[in-house]
Amino acid sequence: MEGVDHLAHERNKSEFDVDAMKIVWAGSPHAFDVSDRISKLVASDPGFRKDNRSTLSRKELFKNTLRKAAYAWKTIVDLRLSEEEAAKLRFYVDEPAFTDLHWGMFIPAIKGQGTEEQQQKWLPLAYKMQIIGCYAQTELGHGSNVQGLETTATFDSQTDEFIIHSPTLTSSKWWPGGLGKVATHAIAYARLIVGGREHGVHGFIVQLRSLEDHSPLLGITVGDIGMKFGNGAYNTMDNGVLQFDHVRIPRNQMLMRVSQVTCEGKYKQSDVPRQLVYGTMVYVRQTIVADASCALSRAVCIATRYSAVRRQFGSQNGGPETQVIDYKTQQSRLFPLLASAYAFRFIGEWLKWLYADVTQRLQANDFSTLPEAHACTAGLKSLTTTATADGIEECRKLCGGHGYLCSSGLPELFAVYVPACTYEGDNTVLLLQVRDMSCKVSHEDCFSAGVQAVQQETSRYNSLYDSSRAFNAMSLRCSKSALLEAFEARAARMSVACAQNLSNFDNPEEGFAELSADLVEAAVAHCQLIVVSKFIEKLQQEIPGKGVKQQLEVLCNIYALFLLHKHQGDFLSTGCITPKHAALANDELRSLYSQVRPNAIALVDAFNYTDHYLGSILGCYDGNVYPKLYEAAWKDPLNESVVPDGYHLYIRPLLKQEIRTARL
Ligand SMILES: CCCCC/C=C\C/C=C\C/C=C\C/C=C\C/C=C\CC/C=C/C(=O)SCCNC(=O)CCNC(=O)[C@H](O)C(C)(C)COP(=O)(O)OP(=O)(O)OC[C@H]1O[C@@H](n2cnc3c(N)ncnc32)[C@H](O)[C@@H]1OP(=O)(O)O
Ligand SMILES: Cc1cc2nc3c(=O)[nH]c(=O)nc-3n(C[C@H](O)[C@H](O)[C@H](O)COP(=O)(O)OP(=O)(O)OC[C@H]3O[C@@H](n4cnc5c(N)ncnc54)[C@H](O)[C@@H]3O)c2cc1C
Repeated sequence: MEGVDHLAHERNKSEFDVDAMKIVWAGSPHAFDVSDRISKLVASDPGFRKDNRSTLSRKELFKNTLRKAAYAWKTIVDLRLSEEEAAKLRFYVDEPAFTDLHWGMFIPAIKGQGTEEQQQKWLPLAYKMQIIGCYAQTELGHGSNVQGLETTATFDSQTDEFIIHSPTLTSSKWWPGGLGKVATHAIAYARLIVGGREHGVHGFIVQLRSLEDHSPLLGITVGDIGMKFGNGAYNTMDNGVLQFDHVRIPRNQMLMRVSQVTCEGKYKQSDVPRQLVYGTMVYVRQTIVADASCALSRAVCIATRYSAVRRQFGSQNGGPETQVIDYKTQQSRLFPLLASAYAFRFIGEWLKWLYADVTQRLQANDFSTLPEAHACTAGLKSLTTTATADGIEECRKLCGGHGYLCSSGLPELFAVYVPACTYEGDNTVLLLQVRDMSCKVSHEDCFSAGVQAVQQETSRYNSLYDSSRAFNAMSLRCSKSALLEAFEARAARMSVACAQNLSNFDNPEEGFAELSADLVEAAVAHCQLIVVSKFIEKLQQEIPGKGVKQQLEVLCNIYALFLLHKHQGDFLSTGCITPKHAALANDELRSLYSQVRPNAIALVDAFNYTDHYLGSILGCYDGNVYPKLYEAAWKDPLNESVVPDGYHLYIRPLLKQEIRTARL
C-alpha cells in the first residue's frame, strides 16, 4: 500500500508538539532549518545514493566514495554553501571519507598548533582543497602511548631542514584515514631530535605525494592497510601505512606554536603547555560525543518504528496480534536507549560550549581550563561511544531476525560506528585520564596532601550521602535534586574509595596500575553524573512547545533511573541508596515507560531523519515494512539469475553423485 502511513495511528497518539521538539533536538530554529534543507537536498540527489554499498567490491566502493566526495565538493562550491551547511552535507552524505580527516583533523591541527605565519601559508590551500591532508600519529607499534612513538625528526642545521625517518618496522605510520590513497600532505607526529637531544613528540607538515601526478615523493612508501570490519561500512576510508626514509622538510614545517627550533638549532619552549600538541584530539573527541547522539538516535528510530509495526502473539478472537513495542521487556530495552539519545544530544551541546570556551581562552593564552576540557572530552567520549555501540547492537536485537539483514541498516551502522570506541583514544585508556575530574581525589592529591584530603572529601560527601537518604519514590518523581545527589554521592564515594586504597601503596604509580579497574569504574560514575546533571540543567531552561518539556522530563528520569537500576550495586555498596530505594526506582521506571509509550513514534520523528539518511527498510517513515523487504530481497544480485552461477560445477555434481569425477 504505497503512500499509506502505516504509523499514522501511532503519530495521532502523541501528546506533544513534535515540530517544537524537532527544534529542541536540532539546537535552534536556525540549526533546524539548515539541517532540514540539507538533508532533503542530499536525499533527493541520486548522486548521493548509498543503498548499494554492501554489494560493491572494495575497489568499486572506494572509487564511488571518491566520486561522491568530488560531487559533494562541487555541490558545496556550486551552491555556495556556508561552512555550517557544508558540514551538514558531509553528515547527511553519510559515508566515512578522507575529507573527514582533512576538515576534521588536518585543518584543526594547523589552526591549533601552527603559528600565525604557518596558518597563513597552509590554511588557504587546505580550505580550497588544493592540498589534502591527513593526521598521521598512530604507528604499527604504538597508538595509545603517544610518547612511545618511534618516528624521528632530526634537525639538520646545515640545511635548515628536518629529516623525517622511520627507524623500525613498528615505527611505520599505521591507521591514519585518508593516508592510504588520497592525502597529499600529513601532519606527521615524530620525536624531535635537535643537536643530539630528544624533545618529545611534535607535529610536522610533510608532503607525501606529488601535486602533479599523485606519485609518492622520494623516500615515502605509502599504501592502504586493507579491509576492515564489515562490508561497506568503514571500508570507504583509506586507512594507510606510511614509511619515511630520511625525508627532508624545511624547518618551518614543524608546527611551532608550542615550541620552536631556531635556525641555529636551539630548542625553545614557549609558555604554551606541551599538552597543546594533543589539542586536535580534544577537538575531535568533542565532535565524537556530538556524533554519538546521531548514531544512537538513528538506531533507536529504526528499532522504535519497527517495534510499532511488528506484531507477535496475543491475538484475541482473531484480532490483531500485540505490537512488540507494547511488551514491557521491549520497552525496558528500547526506551532507556531513546532517553540516552536525548541525553547525549544535550551533553554534546554542553561539550561544544565548553570547547568553544577553552578555545577562546587558549587564544588569549589562558590555559587554566585545558585539564578540565581534556578530562571531560576524554571521559565523555568514552562513555557515549561505548553506550552507543552497545545500543546499536541492542537495537539490532530488538528488531529480531530482520535486524540482521543489511537492508535494516543496523549491521552497517554498527560496523561503521564501533571503531569510535577505539579511535581518538581507546575508551579504557581515556577513562584513565578522567582522574582530574574525579572530585580532585587523584593519586597525586592523596600523596601530596596526605590522607587529610581524603578525609575532607569523605566528610563532604557524607553530608551528600545523608541527603540522598531522603530520596523516596515521591522525591524521585518530583525532585531532580534527590536523584542528582544520589549520583553525586555515588561518584564521590567511588573516588574516595579509590583514593583511600591508593594511599595504601608506597609507590603511587604502582597503586594507580593495581587499582586501574576501580579507577575506570569511578570515572564512568563521574561521567554519568555529568550527563545526568546537564540533562537536568537543560530542563531548567525555558523550553517552548506544548508538552515538550514534560516529555523531556520523562526521558531525563528514565535515563537517570535506568542507570541507577543498572548500577544499583555501586549505589547500594557505597550506601547512596537502600534496597528499598532501588525497588522504588524500578517501579518508577515501569510507570515512566508507560508514559513514553504513546509518544514513542513522535519522539523519534523529532530527529527529523529522512529515509535516505536512515538507510533502513525497518525504520522507513511510513512503516510499510513488509512489501519493501520483499521487493529488496528480489533486487539482491544473487537473485539476478534463478539458477545460480556454479550450479553446473558444484551443485549438480553433488546431486548426481558425480562429485569424485568433477573438477573442483
Ligand atoms: C566534501 C566536503 C565536506 C566538507 C566537510 C566539512 C566538514 C567536515 C568536518 C569535520 C568532520 C568532523 C569530525 C570528524 C573527524 C574525525 C573523526 C573520524 C574519524 C576518526 C579518525 C581517528 C583519528 C585518530 O584516532 S588520531 C589518533 C588518536 N590517538 C589517541 O587518541 C591516542 C590516545 N593517547 C593519548 O591521548 C595520550 O597519549 C594519553 C593516553 C592521554 C597519555 O598521554 P601522555 O603524554 O603519556 O601523557 P600523560 O603522562 O598520561 O599525561 C601528561 C599530562 O597531560 C595531560 N593530557 C594528556 N592528554 C591531554 C590532552 N589531550 N589535552 C590536555 N592535557 C592532556 C594528562 O592528563 C597529564 O596531566 P597531569 O600531568 O596533570 O596528570
Ligand atoms: C577506524 C580507525 C581509524 C583511525 N584513524 C586514525 C587516524 O586518522 N590517525 C591516527 O593517527 N590514528 C588513527 N587510528 C588509530 C587509533 O587512534 C588507535 O588505534 C587508538 O588510539 C588505540 O590505540 P592502539 O591501537 O595502540 O590500541 P592499544 O593501546 O594497543 O590497545 C589494545 C588494548 O590495550 C589496552 N591498553 C592500552 N594501554 C593501556 C593502559 N595504559 N592501561 C590499560 N589498558 C591499556 C586497551 O584498553 C586495549 O584493550 C584509527 C583507528 C581506527 C580503528
